[in-house]
Amino acid sequence: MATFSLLPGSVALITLTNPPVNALSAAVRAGIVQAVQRSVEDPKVKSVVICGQNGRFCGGADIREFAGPMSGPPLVPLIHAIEALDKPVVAAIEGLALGGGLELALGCHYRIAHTTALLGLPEVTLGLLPAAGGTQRLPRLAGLPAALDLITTGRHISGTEALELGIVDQVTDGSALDIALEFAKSIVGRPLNTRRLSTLPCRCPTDIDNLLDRFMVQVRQRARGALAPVACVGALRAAATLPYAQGLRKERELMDTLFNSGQARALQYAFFSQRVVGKWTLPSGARWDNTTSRTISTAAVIGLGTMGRGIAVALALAGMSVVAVETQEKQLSEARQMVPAMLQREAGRRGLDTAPGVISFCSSLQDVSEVELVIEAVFEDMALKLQLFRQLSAVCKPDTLLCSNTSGLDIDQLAAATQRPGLVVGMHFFAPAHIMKLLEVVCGTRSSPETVATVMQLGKRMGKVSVAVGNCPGFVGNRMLKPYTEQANFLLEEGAMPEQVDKVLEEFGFPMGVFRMSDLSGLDVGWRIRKAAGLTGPGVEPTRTRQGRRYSPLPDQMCEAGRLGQKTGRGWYQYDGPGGRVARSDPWVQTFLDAYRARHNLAARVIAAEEILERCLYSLINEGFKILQDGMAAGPEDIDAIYVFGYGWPRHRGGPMFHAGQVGLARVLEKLEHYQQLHPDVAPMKPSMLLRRLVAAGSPPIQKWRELIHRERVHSQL
Ligand SMILES: C[C@H](O)[C@H](C)C(=O)SCCNC(=O)CCNC(=O)[C@H](O)C(C)(C)COP(=O)([O-])OP(=O)([O-])OC[C@H]1O[C@@H](n2cnc3c(N)ncnc32)[C@H](O)[C@@H]1OP(=O)([O-])[O-]
Repeated sequence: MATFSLLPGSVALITLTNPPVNALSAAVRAGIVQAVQRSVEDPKVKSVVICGQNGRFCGGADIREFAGPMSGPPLVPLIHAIEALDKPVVAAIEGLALGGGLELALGCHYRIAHTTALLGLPEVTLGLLPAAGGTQRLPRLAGLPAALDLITTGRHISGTEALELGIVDQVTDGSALDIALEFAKSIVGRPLNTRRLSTLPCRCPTDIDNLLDRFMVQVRQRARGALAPVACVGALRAAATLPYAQGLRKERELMDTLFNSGQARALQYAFFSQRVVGKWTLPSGARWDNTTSRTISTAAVIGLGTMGRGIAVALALAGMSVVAVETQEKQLSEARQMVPAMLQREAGRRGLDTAPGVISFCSSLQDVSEVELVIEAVFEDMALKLQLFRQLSAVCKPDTLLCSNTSGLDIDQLAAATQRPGLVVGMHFFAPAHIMKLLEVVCGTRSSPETVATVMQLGKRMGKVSVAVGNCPGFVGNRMLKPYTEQANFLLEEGAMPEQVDKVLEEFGFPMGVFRMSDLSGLDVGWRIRKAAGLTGPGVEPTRTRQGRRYSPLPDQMCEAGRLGQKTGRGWYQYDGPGGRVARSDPWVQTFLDAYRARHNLAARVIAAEEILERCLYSLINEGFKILQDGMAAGPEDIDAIYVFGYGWPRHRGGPMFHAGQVGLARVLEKLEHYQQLHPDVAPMKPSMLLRRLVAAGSPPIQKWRELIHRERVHSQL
């Protein structure tokens, strides 16, 4: 809805009212059309101000409307009508003007914004492009280079930066609406022809083609198969080379290629998934909106290795007072050096002069007795962590929350080592912890709802996408990664090469294939876990089965050969020395694999890219269905948010579970059955019961799975 009010001084005020972000739903668009019409017809109206209710101008088109047939007045002619008015129209931008919201403001003759307002055209993050004239008006106002940057990245800028770019005419730290109302009165009768952006020439540097060609190369590299960024450059090329009307037609054409695309649906699903996971529920029925959380202001981090240092910085950036504890003198002094610089650097990157929180360093656990929350990030060893939890349980105040950054060890076992199992929970960060958005909140069977609520709230304050998951080996992310990496190793046994497998996964959209990722994180990480599990090590025969399941000793033998990845300069690839980053094929690996296959009488065969992709992804997806079946994740959105924000799953493919829905559950099931027949000793290929049930139920849309799974669980059919 949009309200019209005539204010003293002959200013018409049009207010968008559609909480929480005044999105341009059909009703809001209809309201604006009526209000503009009244402004035209009413002779008492001398100028117009458009603003948004609740201090938020407009969050753009209503994304929820994209799923169905579009209705109501279209946005493009609506904005043209505003631009064509012969009475000045001023946009009062408070809070945010994004997407269609900024396009609406670009149709106004003047824009006044609050210094901290968020402005931008983020349509590309939804698999779309600014289709209400944004690709044509923005370069005419801010110039082609700025428009290329803002539209192909979708990044948000502040009111202050928007002023620097010439997108807004004034900024204020006070009320943008009050300024706009006064300004609107002062400009009655001023000529408007130079304020109608669609009539102005595009502001371009001389060598347009060179700029656009160079930009297109960068965008294609960054896009990794995403369609929308490339289409955005196409629309901006039209803005730079065609008259406005033709450019607008081109914008429409390109939008039509994107609007119903699988990628657009995937990105809009990812947008809503990120919000659905915040609405957590526990098997006990406790929920995000019926459980109180504690506000935490003091915390401690135990263990200042790579993860601990990042976690301390992430907490301080959220305004916390942090006690950073490390018993190893060398590691403590290194942390004293590195952490303050990391904190300042990250604060600067977020536009902060100084970090809102503080970090103090010490080597004694006694110094954490007064904090409200402790996160341990010590070496991934159960005995060590159990001992630490016993100590913390004795040292800390009775209501202090004890959290573990373990990436897969049993939270219930840690809780049982304390006098406060209800206050124990997993907080699984991803490296680098102050950058990566994902936080897996691992709920033990005795973690209290208040503890979960408090940690989920803290995750939000840290700017994380926090996902509540159940306590099982590897939790969600790592549990699904296991069959994925196993399949990749099996494919090497059968004839593939690391480069070949990585190429397929990177063409799918992953920033790094499984073998390059393994070299980056270090092959010894998995080796240590496999040794601890008795799967390899002294006295364990390097055969290809373990506990009746197929097992590939390939990565163990790589480690035994000292090839731990980037850290040793040799892994599945070779690097320019230890710590090298650029991966190059290594003939040694070919020889090693040939010898391995000969030793195990394996005949190498040519493996198609399709088989590589299906075996790696479908084994991972199948494990996802088992996780939903076991109740370790509440819905597919949880799994997909984990993979998009923590494991590099390409956002324009929505996530593993969404991808399964797009491919077709029946096809995924058929393929799993096919590969299981070929590899009966590979248990992760055995289709999960839930997948079978969903296919039997006619493969309902993914938005229905969460409710279906819940219903089946209630009727204990799962
Ligand atoms: C023609 C034109 O060219 C094209 C085609 C377009 O215009 S395409 C659209 C372009 N616009 C966007 O890309 C902006 C998308 N939104 C955001 O980036 C953020 O929301 C935000 C604005 C920065 C606020 O963040 P927040 O952290 O304060 O709250 P929130 O939890 O995120 O959001 C609060 C609630 O509002 C819902 N919501 C937010 N923006 C929405 C939108 N544009 N449409 C529908 N719902 C929206 C959101 O799902 C959540 O719902 P629920 O979970 O409570 O039920």
